[in-house]
Amino acid sequence: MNQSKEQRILNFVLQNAVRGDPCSVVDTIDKYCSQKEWAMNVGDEKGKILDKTVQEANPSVALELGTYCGYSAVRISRLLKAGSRLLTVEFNPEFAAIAKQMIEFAGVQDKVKLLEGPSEEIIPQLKKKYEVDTLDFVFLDHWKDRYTPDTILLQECNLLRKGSVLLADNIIFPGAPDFLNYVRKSPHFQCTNYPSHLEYMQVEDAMEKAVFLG
Ligand SMILES: COCc1ccccc1-c1cc(O)c2[nH]cnc(=O)c2c1
Ligand SMILES: [Mg+2]
Repeated sequence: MNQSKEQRILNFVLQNAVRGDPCSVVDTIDKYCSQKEWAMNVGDEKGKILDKTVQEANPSVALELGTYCGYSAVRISRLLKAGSRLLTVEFNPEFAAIAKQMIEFAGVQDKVKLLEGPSEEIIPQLKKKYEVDTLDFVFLDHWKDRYTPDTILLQECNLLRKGSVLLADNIIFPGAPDFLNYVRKSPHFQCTNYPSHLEYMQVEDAMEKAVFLG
């Protein structure tokens, strides 16, 4: 049974990155995916926008929708202050299994909780089952057609507070036009666009920050 691309990425990290060093894990994934096989990690260019947004928000509780191999979970959690945590949601069991190993190798498992399942099922469980009050930061990087319904669901579940920061990947490619429409038209969000490029490519992409106004 030949290996998946995600297993090859993990193996490359296990053999080439420094155990317990999140930066080396992030850099090693970028090296593999820019030189050997493209993969849908947020990448370093958009990753720098993610870093700045996370540092500005300085979240105690962060949520990521779309873990994939764990690249952005490692990238985000390396910036979290002591006692802060990241909850990351992955629907695909194969991806979740890879991400779990990636997170453990990076040494950030005490800050990151990986939740396997559909976001629409997990979001309503965050308060009672995962002891979340409100979310300080949310990174949307899963199915583009879930961005809007999940943003609405977060509000319905009272998981956002005045100042909660949402950051969405892939605004241009593959694109999330209904999400852009929704947050930019809503009086409850203050939006900022960050032009960038698709990971590891010279294709236009962008990220959108949407701050909840209450
Ligand atoms: C499976 O398509 C991969 C792909 C192919 C071409 C262009 C973009 C993408 C892409 C890029 C991303 O950053 C993504 N982030 C999250 N969920 C995605 O499905 C996703 C897809
Ligand atoms: Mg993405």
